[in-house]
Amino acid sequence: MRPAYDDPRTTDQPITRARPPPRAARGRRLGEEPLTEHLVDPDVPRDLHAFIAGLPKAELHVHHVGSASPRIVSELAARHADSKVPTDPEALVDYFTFTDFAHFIDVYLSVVDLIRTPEDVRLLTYEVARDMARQQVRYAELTITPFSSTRRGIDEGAFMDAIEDARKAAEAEFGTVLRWCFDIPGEAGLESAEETARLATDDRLRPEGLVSFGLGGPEIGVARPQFKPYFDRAIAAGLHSVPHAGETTGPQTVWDALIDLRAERIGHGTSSAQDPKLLAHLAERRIPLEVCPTSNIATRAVRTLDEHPIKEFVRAGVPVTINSDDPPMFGTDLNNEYAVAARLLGLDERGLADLAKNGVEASFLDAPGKARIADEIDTYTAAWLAS
Ligand SMILES: O=C(O)c1cccc(C(=O)CC[C@H]2O[C@@H](n3cnc4c(=O)[nH]cnc43)[C@H](O)[C@@H]2O)c1
Ligand SMILES: [Zn+2]
Repeated sequence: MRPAYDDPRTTDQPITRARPPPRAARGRRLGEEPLTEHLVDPDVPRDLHAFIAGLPKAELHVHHVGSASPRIVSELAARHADSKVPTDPEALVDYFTFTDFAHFIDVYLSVVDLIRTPEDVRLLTYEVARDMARQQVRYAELTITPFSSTRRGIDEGAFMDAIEDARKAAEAEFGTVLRWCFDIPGEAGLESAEETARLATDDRLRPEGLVSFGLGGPEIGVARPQFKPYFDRAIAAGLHSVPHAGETTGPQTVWDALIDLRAERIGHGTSSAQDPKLLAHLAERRIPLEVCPTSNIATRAVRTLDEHPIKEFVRAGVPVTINSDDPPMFGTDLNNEYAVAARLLGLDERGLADLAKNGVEASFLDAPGKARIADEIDTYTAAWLAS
């Protein structure tokens, strides 16, 4: 599968706050919101793309290393010339074309291998926040896998300092609030679970921005229940539980995540659609799914976007949030995921605003923080519809 994109991003593009453009500007290129210009879905009216580009948003499911843009990847690949990762952004398009989920993880880990120093960590985190701010992302819970970095020799304290330094700089300079989810790379075994739980719960190390605890990587052969003791520790330390489940395996994995890992949100949860009782449970308990449509196609978890079960989730009353997962690797970004959702669900501006508010509501922000972004979404939408 070939994600069709080129990357027009540069570091010097300005970041502007959401303001509906004048009606005359709609339907043509919006110079200051260029991120989705290369991703315009012809089945979604250009007006709606422009609305999405300015809509304030929260992102709840997006990976740290998986958010490295071609510009960041090529900069890191040039710094570490022994890597097999291409330095040419054009060649990265081929490199980020996956045959299946296992291939995706192989490629993902080759990019992880490029993050070798605390300065690499800081650069990546800060630049990811810049890309988010350009898409009017006000708040993001970024999934970080500290085990992958510490086992590659980055000092744990220096790692925490690097992400925190970038978080504070990003909030001050871009206005985007970042929070962390530390995830266990499940396939790396219980050693990785122990290390992730330690890094997440040790008061001397635990970063201020940490809000949740996750579980990522392949699901096949990586049963969720074995991670229960580590989630119990994280939850006891005040962290929220947000494992991936039902991305590449069936609905039983989602049940396991709910029962054993006490999941408060489910990463993907795609196969929940195969189990009506599970859908009813998610709807009744108001457990949100972190839906990432393009990711599911890129990793071949779902065959085509038209077969994506997002509609069934909405029909069943399950809270749905829209996310980008590993955006440059999947040739997408959050704005494009909203456009995909608009097409699959037949949403207009009000529907998109509600979807954005779902993301805010399902976040681990405090009540005033949620109210602030929700108000901003309402104000933006009202101004757009009135103009
Ligand atoms: O770091 C290692 O040494 C290592 C050794 C063995 C296995 C692993 C992993 O499985 C790392 C998986 C890695 O993938 C991240 N990720 C990004 N996108 C997704 C996704 O859509 N579904 C599941 N995992 C994803 C995850 O956060 C882990 O960091 C590592
Ligand atoms: Zn993910």
